[in-house]
Amino acid sequence: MRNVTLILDDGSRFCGKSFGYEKPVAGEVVFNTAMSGYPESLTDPSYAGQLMTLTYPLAGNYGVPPFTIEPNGLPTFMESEHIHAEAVIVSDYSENYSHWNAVESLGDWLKREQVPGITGIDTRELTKVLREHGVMMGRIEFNEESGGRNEELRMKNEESGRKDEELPAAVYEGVNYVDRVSCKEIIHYLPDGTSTRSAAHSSFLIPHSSFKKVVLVDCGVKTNIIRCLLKRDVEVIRVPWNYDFNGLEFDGLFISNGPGDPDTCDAAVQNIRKAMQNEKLPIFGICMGNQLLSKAGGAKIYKLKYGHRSHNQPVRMVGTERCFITSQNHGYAVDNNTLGEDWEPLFINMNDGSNEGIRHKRNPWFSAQFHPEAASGPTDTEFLFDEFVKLL
Ligand SMILES: NC(=O)CC[C@H](N)C(=O)O
Repeated sequence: MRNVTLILDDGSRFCGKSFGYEKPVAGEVVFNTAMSGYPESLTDPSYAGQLMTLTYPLAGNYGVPPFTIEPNGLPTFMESEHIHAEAVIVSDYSENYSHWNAVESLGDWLKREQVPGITGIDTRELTKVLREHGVMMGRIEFNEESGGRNEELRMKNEESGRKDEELPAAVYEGVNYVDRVSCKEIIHYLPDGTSTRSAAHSSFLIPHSSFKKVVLVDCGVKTNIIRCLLKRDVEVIRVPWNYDFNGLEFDGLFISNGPGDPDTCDAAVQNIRKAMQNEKLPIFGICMGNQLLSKAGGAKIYKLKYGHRSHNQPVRMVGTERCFITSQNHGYAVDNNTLGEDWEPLFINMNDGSNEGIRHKRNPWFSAQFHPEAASGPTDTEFLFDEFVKLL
């Protein structure tokens, strides 16, 4: 195993061993305290641009499921078509794996998808640094001496004339990652398990059917959101993040999760504002969707010190004593104090009091900062999809 060093922007260095693809990367270093779910988290498009530290010490022990694709084009077990995190950082990588549904090791998957993985890192120490300082940019460098370098990378670099260890630019804030991960065409999914695709610039016609139709603004949607809608017998019209869907005929609007800074997504906010001219149109947003709906309602977003990334974030439904354990992955939050007078917080995080969702006081518009679709788990708040579908 080749020696690698993780270097944070404050100069801290962590030495480990490579178990994935060998290429230098840079990104925002974040930590996720979930105890399982690396196949789902790594393929969650919201991790684009980030180096994902897993605080649970053991990783890889249950392998990776097969990358099978359903007839409608959605992966059966993953949250998107490929890994979106720039790299994964673990304490103790397990080469041996055992699970009824595993077909390969985490290391082999990372190599196939050309994503670095490093093990042997003191992830407790690293997390303490990030917790005290806040998330920071970091980079992974491959040490020269140990040989065994990835032949494919070397040849590719030689061909492109790129220096072997040249690092990608280390910027995260202000980059529109949503544009990188959103679909480029309109995809129409039917509850019967089929789908059709059309170019986003074509005049898109929705065939007549008896199902309710939901326009899904794809900011980097997780597959399980689409599954959660389809299994409730609605048609899903998935459109690129900046597509003006307002000319289409549909019964409800869904705004998805997505990577990066919500302040880079103004085109989506403008389209949501236009849709709000119809006060009866049901609107539901998740994560980035909560942030964009809040912005459309006039609220402001701020960056959290180290974000919420875990499976056990407690939230309280405002005005009740109902609390839920939720799955989360976000680095920005809606400023409750900037919600317009027509809006109110719907959920509050019980650890830090930050906003976890909003609702409009009269119109059928609401959103959650956490993940009610939660792949992987917990599924306690999936009922929010039922609430949305009832409104259609
Ligand atoms: N999962 C998401 O949609 C994340 C939203 C946004 N990129 C954030 O980090 O806050």
